[in-house]
Order: sequence, then C-alpha cells, then structure tokens
Amino acid sequence: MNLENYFISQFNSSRIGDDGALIGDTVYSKDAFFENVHFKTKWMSHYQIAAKSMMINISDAISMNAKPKYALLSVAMPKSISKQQMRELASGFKDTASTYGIEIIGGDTISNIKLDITITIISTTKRPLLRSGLRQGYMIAYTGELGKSKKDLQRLLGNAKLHKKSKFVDIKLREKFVNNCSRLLSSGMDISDGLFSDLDKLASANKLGFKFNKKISKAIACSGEEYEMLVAFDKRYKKALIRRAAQVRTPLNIFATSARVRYTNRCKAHHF
Ligand SMILES: Nc1ncnc2c1ncn2[C@@H]1O[C@H](COP(=O)(O)OP(=O)(O)OP(=O)(O)O)[C@@H](O)[C@H]1O
Ligand SMILES: Cc1ncc(C[n+]2csc(CCOP(=O)(O)O)c2C)c(N)n1
Ligand SMILES: [Mg+2]
Repeated sequence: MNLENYFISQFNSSRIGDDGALIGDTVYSKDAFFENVHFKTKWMSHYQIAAKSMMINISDAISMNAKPKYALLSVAMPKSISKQQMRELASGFKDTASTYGIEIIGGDTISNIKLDITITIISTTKRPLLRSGLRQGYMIAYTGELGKSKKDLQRLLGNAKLHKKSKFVDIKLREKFVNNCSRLLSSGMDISDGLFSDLDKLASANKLGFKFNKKISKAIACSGEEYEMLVAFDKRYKKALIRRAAQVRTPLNIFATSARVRYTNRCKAHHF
C-alpha cells in the first residue's frame, strides 16, 4: 500500500474511496489546489488560478454524474497579495461557479506564505456514477485525448509560455457525456492523476485488473490533470455507448477489458 492510501485507510470509512462521498442523493467532495504543488503564480493569472481550482473540484462532482450546487472556498493568501489580485481571484471563482450554477456559500480566508486553495463542493445526483460496479469482462474506455497536460507542464517547467487555450489552464469537463451516457456505464471516475494511476484506483475499488487491447505510451497514460473520464461498461452496451458519445461529440477510446489479473501502475506515484 502506498503512503497516501496508508494514511487514508486510518479513517476506516466506507464513505471514502470515490471522487466524492455519496450520502443519500448528495455528493460531498473536496480537492486542494496549492501553490508550488499544483501551480506556480508566474505560470497563471490569479483569475486562471481561481478558475482552475473550481474546475478541478467541479470535475469530481461531474464524474459522479452529480450536479454541483454549493461551494465552500478556503483561501490562504500571502500578505503581499494586491487588491487587484484579490479581485481577480474572486472573479475566477464567481465566473466558474456561475457557469455551473453553483452558489458560493462560505469558506475561510487566512494569510500564509503561499496561495493555497481548498474547495468543498456539494452536489446532487439522481443516478450516481461510482468507481465500484465493475465486473469481469467489461470494457474500459477513456474520453478525449490524453497527454497534453503533461506536455504543457513540462513546457512550463522549462520556462516556456503556454497557449491561452492550453488544457493546463483551460479545462473542459465532460458533463454532457456523463449525463447522456451514465445509464450505460457500470463505473466511472475522472482522470486527475493520470490514466495508469487512476486505473489503479479503479482496480482496487473492484478487485480486478485489466487486459489491454492497445499499447498506451507513458506520455499519454502518465499525464495527470487531464480531467477526462475513465469509464467501464458491459460489452452489450458498446454500440449504444459509441452512438451516445458521438451525440455529445465526445471521442471514446476503448482500450482494455477488465479481468482477474493483477494490475501494476507503471507511472511514478506523485504524492509520496
Ligand atoms: N485526508 C483525507 N481524509 C479523509 N479522506 C481522504 C483524505 N484524502 C483523501 N481522502 C479520500 O480518499 C479518496 C481518494 O482521494 P483522492 O484525493 O485520491 O481522490 P481523487 O479524486 O481520486 O484524486 P485527486 O485528488 O487527484 O482529484 C476520496 O474518497 C477522498 O475523499
Ligand atoms: C508546480 C507543479 N508541479 C507539478 C504539477 C503536476 N501535478 C500536480 S497535481 C497533479 C495530479 C493531480 O493532483 P492531486 O492528486 O494533488 O489533486 C499533477 C500532474 C503541477 N500542476 N504544478
Ligand atoms: Mg477524482
């Protein structure tokens, strides 16, 4: 067990383990977005930082087929922050929240040596899409294209500038796909750590592994912060799913089948 899971396992809660905790028809989720861990202030404007921190949080709700309703924002800011930067942060939070119909209902503001954001999202769902529910012989797919986020991160680390539309700053979520296809999916989650790492989470949640029917390079499968969907479905629904994904213009890459084999993540763990 890696150290992250070792720590989380101390809580011994059956609610833990999905993108958010489902209680009744409400989903509670929280994600951190910290300076020097998730971004550097020279890479992005304060507006972009706030907007991305909201999007990565909304992603966990969307990935469970839940509609985000409320947000609680915790913001730690350096004492040197200007009013202009504060207004930019606030606009980034407000614009993204309003795009998704989210009401910002509270939070906490403190000063610190870095800009660190933590957001709680409360969302509701009539048909939750969970990580569990995978059975042997189901097909595994991801949406869209993977790899660009890692490339752009490497560019930034090499001091290059990003394109304004770069996925690193401008995330598009797959709410239409999840909404239109959830009834055909057995399981789903968003790809935040990278395909191979997130497959590891899917494998442990279901005590199954995967047989790959395509070779996927590490450049693609170890790229984190993609916020595409990783999904599983019964083979019987393959045609219907391809049709429904096309209706919402979502590329679907079917690349593996679940099987009783051991899964090994070939990417480096990035937390510990
Ligand atoms: N410090 C913690 N205390 C309690 N539960 C935690 C803690 N950290 C993580 N969890 C829970 O563990 C599970 C996995 O968390 P994780 O952060 O890996 O979610 P994720 O959506 O897969 O990843 P990411 O943070 O990359 O978006 C979730 O159910 C989460 O709520
Ligand atoms: C300064 C800086 N260094 C590295 C990265 C790359 N990175 C950070 S978190 C993450 C995956 C999901 O994270 P989490 O599980 O923490 O939510 C990735 C790929 C970055 N964005 N900024
Ligand atoms: Mg997630």
